[in-house]
Parts: sequence; structure tokens; C-alpha cells
Amino acid sequence: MRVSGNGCADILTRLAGKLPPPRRAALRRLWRDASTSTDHLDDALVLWFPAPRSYTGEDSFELHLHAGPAVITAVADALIDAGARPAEPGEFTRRAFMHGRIDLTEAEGIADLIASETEAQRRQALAQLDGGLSTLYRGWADRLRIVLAQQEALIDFPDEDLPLHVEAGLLAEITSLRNEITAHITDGNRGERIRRGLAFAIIGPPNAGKSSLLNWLAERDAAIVSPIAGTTRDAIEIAIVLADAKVTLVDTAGLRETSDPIEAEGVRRAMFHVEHSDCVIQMFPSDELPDTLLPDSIAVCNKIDIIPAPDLINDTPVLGISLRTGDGLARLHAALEEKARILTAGNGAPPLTRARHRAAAEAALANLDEALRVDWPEMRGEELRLAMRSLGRLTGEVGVEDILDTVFGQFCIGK
Ligand SMILES: Nc1nc2c(ncn2[C@@H]2O[C@H](COP(=O)(O)OP(=O)(O)OP(=O)(O)O)[C@@H](O)[C@H]2O)c(=O)[nH]1
Ligand SMILES: [K+]
Ligand SMILES: [Mg+2]
Repeated sequence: MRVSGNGCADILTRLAGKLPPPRRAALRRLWRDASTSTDHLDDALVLWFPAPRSYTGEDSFELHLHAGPAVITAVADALIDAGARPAEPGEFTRRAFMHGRIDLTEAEGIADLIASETEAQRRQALAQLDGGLSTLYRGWADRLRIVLAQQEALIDFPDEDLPLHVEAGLLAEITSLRNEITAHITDGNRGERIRRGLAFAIIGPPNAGKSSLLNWLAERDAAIVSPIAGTTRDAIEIAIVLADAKVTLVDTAGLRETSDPIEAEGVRRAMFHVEHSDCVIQMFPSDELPDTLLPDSIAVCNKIDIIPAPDLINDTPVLGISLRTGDGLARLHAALEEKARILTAGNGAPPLTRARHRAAAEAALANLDEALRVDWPEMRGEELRLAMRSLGRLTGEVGVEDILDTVFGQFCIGK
């Protein structure tokens, strides 16, 4: 159990007696009231973190209990009795933010780290928690602050002979800032993709072997396979890991004209997934080759145990496989891993990981573009100030009250 805030020293003394040395584990008998040895609650390891060297930046302590539900209830009651109250989700991290221990992107990194399921997610969250994004955003804000100061000088002293190169240099810096922010925004959603995972949809005519492929990739019988065309109706989603990235595979209803309203709905859902996935695996049986291939899809020809696959369709390479014999499956798996790697690979710069970052960066970009467009110094100054505000929202330095609930609401209690 973790407790933080004013009064921690008194509460801990009441339960465990004299405060242990800071940041050193001590074995203590816990009481409802240690001063009178009333109600022995548990024997626990106790850790005392006086401010400011704690997670929240406040006085705080931790009790390592014997974790049975009755123990937890008894200790929680005693803590509340002594003046504590239950924490809200993410409240510890929110207090860390309020006390300047971390900024907003680092808080989001903590949330992502707790939620991470794959290596790529863990690494990305850890880099963000380590201040990767903060450093980038702060660097922009610092440079913009200098530009703004120069702009103010041009406004305040219009008659002084400020050298012409001040204005030229200022415009050049705004241009390079806007170019860097543009590059950050147009990174193909790499960071967001790692964070939420990729979606790969398997589509094709009935009986192509789509569900058979899903089962092989998932290593279990997740979807029904049968020789009856139109077996799969609902889209079936299975999460797997490819190249350290989380990939949700979507098996869909076979695409065909149908008068069956339920199957038609399945086909409609399949088309939805074609639109909304990061990669489409276009699958067809070797005895029913398509005339055209979807752009950017991975073309897979199944059942090469019956008829061999063509090498190309319309100049696009085709991967021949047989889910019956296992032929070509290793190559297909490697191709899917490569696709996942490409979709999540970057240039080493910290990626933007949330729609919130994208919105603020886009707003800053729009203001910088406007600043370059307008001629009046006062208007340019105003656009630069607005851009500054947008960058401040990224790290949580300005006007963030409205977004704090969203950011911290996603944590679980006790974090
Ligand atoms: N000969 C042969 N048969 C296969 C192969 N792969 C799958 N099948 C068979 O083809 C039939 C259809 O397989 P499914 O996986 O259900 O095909 P689907 O594309 O999901 O079909 P729908 O859900 O109806 O659209 C089943 O009887 C499978 O056993 C293969 O490589 N070779
Ligand atoms: K089938
Ligand atoms: Mg199927």
C-alpha cells in the first residue's frame, strides 16, 4: 500500500511507531494505534520517503503487507481512521506532475509502460518516460522563445535601426522549426502504431483459406475452417506479436455477391477492415486467381498443393503457400514480420505517440505557417505566441487543466 501527501509522517507513526530511516526497508509491527499497541494488524516491511525524494515529490510511505483481503481491509481502515483517503486512478502520477517531478509526456510514458504488452511498446514507453519527447518539445519551445523575443524587439523598437539580418534570421528559424515539426508529424504514425498495435486484415474470396491462415498464425483453432463457402461471417480478431510489434490479425468473411443478408453484412465488415487496417493480406486459392491486386497489399496464393502459384500478377510478386502441406509458410511469416518492421521503424528520433501530441503539434505548425505569411510584426508576434502555447500544452506547461483528467484517468488506482 502506498500513501502520499501531508500528514504522512503522523499516519505512519500512528501505525508503525517511530519513523524508519528514509528510503530503508524496516520490518515493523503494524497497529491501529501503535502508541497504545491497540489492534495488531500485520507485520510488514515499511518504507518512508520524505519529500521531495519520493515518486510524488511529497512525503510518502509504502507498506509491504501479507496481502490477504482481510489484511488489506484492516490496514486500509486504520489508514482512513488516521486521516488518509483512497487514491483516485493515476493520482500518484498526477501529483508527481503537479510537483514538477515529471511532465505530461513522461506521465503518458508511465501509463504506456504499465499497459505495454510487447517489446516495441515497452521500449517506446521507456524512452518517452525517460524524457525523449520532452527534450524534443522543450527544444522547440526554447528556440521559439528566442524567436519571439526577437520579434518583440522588432515590435517595440520599430524606429531603431535593428539590423536587417535580425528579421531574416528570425524568418529562417521559423522556417526550420516548421520543417522539423512537419517531419515529426508526418512520420507515418509510427509511434501511434507501436502504442496501439498494427492491424493486418486477411481478405479474399470464400474458401481461399483465410481462416486456415489465421489459425496457423495464431497457433490455435481460433476460427472455424470448413469446405463450405461463406463459413466466416463475423470478423475474428486475434492479437499476435510480429517483429516485437503487437499485430491484430483480422479474419474476414469471403468476398462475394450474396443474397444472404447475414453473409452480406459480413462482407460489408470485411470491406471496413480493408479500409482501416495497416496492411491487407489479399488471399486467393490457386484455382481462382484475381484479375487485379489491391495496392500495397501482400498477395498470397494458397493451395499450391493443387495447382502451382504464378510468380506475378500484374507485375506484383505473389507468395505461393499451402496451408495443407506447410509449403511457403516460413517465407510468408518472414514477409509479414518485414511489413510489421517497416510500419514501426523510424529514423531514431522519438516518435509522436498520441493523437493529443499530433493535435498540438499541428496547431503549432498552423501558427508558424501563419507567422511566415503575415507581414505585420504585431500579427506575427501573436501567431508565435499561439504556437508557443500549443508547444506548452504538449509538455503540460500551459492551459492543461482540461486535459489532465483524460491523461490521468487512464491509470489504475495506486499508480
Ligand atoms: N488443398 C488445400 N485445401 C486447403 C488449404 N488451405 C485450406 N484448405 C481447405 O479449404 C477449405 C476452406 O478453408 P477456410 O480456411 O475455411 O477458408 P476461408 O477463406 O476462411 O473461407 P470462408 O470463411 O468461407 O470465406 C477448408 O476445407 C480447408 O481445409 C490448402 O493449402 N490446400
Ligand atoms: K470456408
Ligand atoms: Mg473463413
